[in-house]
Amino acid sequence: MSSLQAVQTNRSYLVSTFIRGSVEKYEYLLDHLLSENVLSWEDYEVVNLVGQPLSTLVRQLLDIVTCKGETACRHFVDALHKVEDSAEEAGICLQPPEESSQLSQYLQRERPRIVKLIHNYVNAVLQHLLEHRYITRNEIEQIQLPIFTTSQKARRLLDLLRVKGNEPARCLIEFIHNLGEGIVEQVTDVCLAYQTKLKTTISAQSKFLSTYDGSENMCLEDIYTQSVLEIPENPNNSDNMQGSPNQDLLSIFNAQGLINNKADSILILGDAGSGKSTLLQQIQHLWADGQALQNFSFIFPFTCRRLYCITKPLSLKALLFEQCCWPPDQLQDKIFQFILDNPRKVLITFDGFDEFKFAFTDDSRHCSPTEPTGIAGLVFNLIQGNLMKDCLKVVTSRPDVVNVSLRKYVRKEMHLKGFSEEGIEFFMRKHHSNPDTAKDIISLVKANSSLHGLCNIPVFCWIVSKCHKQLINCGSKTPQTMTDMYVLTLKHFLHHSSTRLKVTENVLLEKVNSIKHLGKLALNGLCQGLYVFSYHDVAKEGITEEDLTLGFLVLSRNFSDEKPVSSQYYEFLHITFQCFFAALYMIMNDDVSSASLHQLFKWNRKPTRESRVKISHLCLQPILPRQRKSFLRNIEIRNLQITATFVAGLLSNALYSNLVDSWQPIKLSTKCKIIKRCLTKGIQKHFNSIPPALKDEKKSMHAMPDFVWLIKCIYELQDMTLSEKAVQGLDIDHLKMTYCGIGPTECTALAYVLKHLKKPVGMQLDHNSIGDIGIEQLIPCLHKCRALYLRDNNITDKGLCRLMEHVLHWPNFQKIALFNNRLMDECMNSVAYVLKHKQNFLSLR
Ligand SMILES: Nc1ncnc2c1ncn2[C@@H]1O[C@H](COP(=O)(O)OP(=O)(O)OP(=O)(O)O)[C@@H](O)[C@H]1O
Repeated sequence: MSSLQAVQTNRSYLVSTFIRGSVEKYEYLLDHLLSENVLSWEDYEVVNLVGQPLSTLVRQLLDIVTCKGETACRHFVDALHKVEDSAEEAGICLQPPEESSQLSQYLQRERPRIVKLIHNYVNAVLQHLLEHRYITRNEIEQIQLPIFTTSQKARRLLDLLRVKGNEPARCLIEFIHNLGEGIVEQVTDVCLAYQTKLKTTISAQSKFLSTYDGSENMCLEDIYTQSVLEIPENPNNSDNMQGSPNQDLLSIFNAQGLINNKADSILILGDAGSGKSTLLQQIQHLWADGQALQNFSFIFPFTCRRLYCITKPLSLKALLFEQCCWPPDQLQDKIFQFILDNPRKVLITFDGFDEFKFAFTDDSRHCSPTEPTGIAGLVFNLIQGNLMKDCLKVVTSRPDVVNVSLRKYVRKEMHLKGFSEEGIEFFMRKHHSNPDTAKDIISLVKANSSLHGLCNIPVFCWIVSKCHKQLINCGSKTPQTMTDMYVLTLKHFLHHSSTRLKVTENVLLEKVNSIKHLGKLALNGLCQGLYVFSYHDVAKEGITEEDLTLGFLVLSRNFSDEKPVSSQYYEFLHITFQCFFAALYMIMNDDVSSASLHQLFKWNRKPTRESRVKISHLCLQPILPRQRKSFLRNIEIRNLQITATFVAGLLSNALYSNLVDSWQPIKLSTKCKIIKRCLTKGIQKHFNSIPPALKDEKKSMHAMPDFVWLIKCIYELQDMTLSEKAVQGLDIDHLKMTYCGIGPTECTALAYVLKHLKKPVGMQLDHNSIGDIGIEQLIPCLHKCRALYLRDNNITDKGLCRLMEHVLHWPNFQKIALFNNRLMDECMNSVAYVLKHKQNFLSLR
C-alpha cells in the first residue's frame, strides 16, 4: 500500500488518535513537516490557527498532505514515527552551515530539535536576543503570553526569527552552542525566575558596606579596592610549593594552589578588618550584577553570626530557602531538585567562621538534604561535602579557629593581607571624588610612617579616609597607634552627631554618658560572645536614641530587614569598634577590678569556643564587678587581644591626660601600673621559656604570635622606658618570628621595641606579610640585625632598594635571605652596590 493510500484509509483513526493525544504531540508533528518542507508557511498558518479545535486542525492537515501526493504522505508517515519515537534525543550539538545566508533555513530544518533544546530556556534566549537587539520588548511580551506552553513559546520565537533573517538566527545558534559548552548557564526557566529573585536580593544586600551605611551613600562598586590575596606556601600544594602572592579575587575559584582536589571548601583567612566580609560581598555583587562568576546558577551567602543564632533543627532545603531567598511554594521542589542535581552550579559562602562558636568536628554524618538537623551539623556536613558534594563552599575566618579536622576538608587556602601600597592610594582616590583631597590624604599618610603601616589594614584605611579633616588638623601630632586612630574616629563621630559642639570643646566630656552606655553594651556583649543586640537589649543598657544617632551602633543587616523598630537588631559598625568601646568602659569605670585587668593580659590562655548564647535568649545580664573576672574568660581570644591592645593604647601619655581631663577616673594611674607590669611579666615569661643554647650553637628564641601581640601592646602604650625594659633581659643570638602573622602594623611595633636590643641578633621573619610598607617600618630597628631573613614576605624591588640604601650604614649587618618574594631586575643595582662596598657582608640568599 502506498503512503497516500495508508493516510487516506487511516484518516479517521489518525484524527481520533490526535484528538485523544496532546496538542504538544500535534505541534511536534507540524515541526517535522515544516522541517521537511512538506508544509509551506501558508499551510502551517492554516493548520496551526489559535483557537480552532484540534479535530478541525488535524482534518485540515490531512487534507493538505493528501492533496500534495505520495511523497508528502511518505514524509508524513515518517514524521509520525519520529513523533512516536520518544527515545529520540535532542542532542545539543548543532552543525550549522558555514554559509551565513543559510542560517535561517537551517533553523527551519532543525526546528523539532531546536524547540526541544530551547523550550526550557526561553527566557534566557529572549534576554540574549534582546541584549543583541534582535528582538524588541514588545515582541518578547507577545511570545511570553501566559496562555502558551514553553514549547509553544519556543515555536513562536522561531516563527518570528524566520522573518528576521540570518543574523538573529546566528545569534540563537550561538546561544544553543554556548548552552552545550556550559558557557551560558543551563538554568531552566523555572530556576531562572528564582535566580532573578535571588540576584535581586543579593544585589540589594551587597550594594553597600556596613561601615558606609547611613552616613554616606557609597556603593561597594565605587569603593571596592583589591586586597592582597595570597596562596600560602604549602608542601601539600599540587603545583605551588612556594606560595603565590597577589592573586586576584577570581583566582579563588581557579585550580592554582589546590591542597586537596577532592574537597569542596575554600578557606580564606585574614585578621580583623582585613576585608574578608567585603571580599565575599564583592563576589556576591559581581555575580548578582552579572559581571562575573556566571557559571554559578545560584549563590547562597551566609554569615556565621546569623547562623550561630539558629536554634531549631533545620534541613538543607530550609537553610537555603528560609535563610537566603524563598521560592514560590509550587516551584520549591523543582528548584531544590535542580540544586541537588547540579551542585557544581551552586556556590555557598560562610562569612566569619570564627563567629560560629562550635568546634568543628566530623564525628556525625548527615547526608539527607531534607531531614532537619542542628545548625552546626548542617554547616559542618556541608563543609565536609556529605551534603552537596561538589558544590563549592567559600569559608572566611580569622586565622586561629581553624583546627586540624577542618583542614582535612580544605580544597584551597588563601590569606587576605589587606591593601598594598598602591591599594591604599587607590582606595583614597575612590573614597574622595575631589582629587586634591585624595592627594592631601595620600601625602599625609606617606609622610607618617606609623599611619602608613596602619593603612595596610582596610578598616584603618577607612578610618583615616573618613577622619581626614581631623587628621590634617592634627598638624605634627598625627596618630601613631591604632588606639589613636580609634580615638580620632570617636571624636569625629561625636562632633558630627552634634552640630552644637565646636571642634575645640571637649567632646569626650560632653558625651560621657553615651560612651559609657555603648561601652557597657560592648563589654557585656564581648563577655557573652554577643555581637548582635536586640532593640530591648539596647534599651535595657540605657542606650538612648541620642546614643544611637552617634552612628557606632548600626542596624544589623543580618537580622533586621524591614521589621518595626521594636524588632530591630543592632551591631557595632565593626567588631573592632565593639572592642574599642569595651576598652573605653574598662578604663573609665572605677569598678573594673585589678583582677579583671590581669585577666585581660593573661597571654597564654587557650581560645574558648563554648558559652553559646542564643539570639532568642539575647538578654544581657548586668555584669557585677566581682563577676567580671570570670566573664572576661569567655571573650573570644582575638577580640580579647584587640580589647587589651586598646586598653594599653588608652593609657599612652598622649591619651592619658585627655582621658583624665574628660572623665577623671580615680583608679587610672593604678590601672596603668598594673598593665605595664602585666606586659613586662608577659614578655619575661616568653624569655624564660628560651632553652639554654646547646654547645657550639647560638642561643635562639622562637617567638609565638602572642609575643608579637605583647609587643604591639607595648607600642600602643608609647612608653619608651617600658619598651627598653621589656627587652633588656633578652640575651639571645637569634630571634625567630616565622609564621607570626606579621604585617606592616606589627613591624612598626617590633621596631619600636627591638631597637632597644642590647646586642646584634639574627632576625628571622620568614613567612609573614611584611611587604614594602613593613620594610619601611622595620628600618629603625634593623641596625640591631646581624642577619635578616625575609623569605616569603611579598617584598618587591621598591622595598628592597629602600632597605639596601640603609644597609651600608649598619656595621653589624652581614646576611640577608630573600627567597620567594616578588623581586625582579630593578633591585639588582642596589644589591650589587652593597656587595661591592660593604666589606664585611657575608651572605645574600
Ligand atoms: N576591599 C576593600 N575595599 C574597600 N574597603 C574595604 C575593603 N575591605 C575592607 N574594607 C573596609 O574595611 C571595613 C572592614 O572590612 P571587613 O568587615 O570586610 O573586614 P573583616 O576581615 O571581615 O573583619 P572581621 O574579621 O572583623 O569581621 C569595611 O567595612 C570597609 O570599610
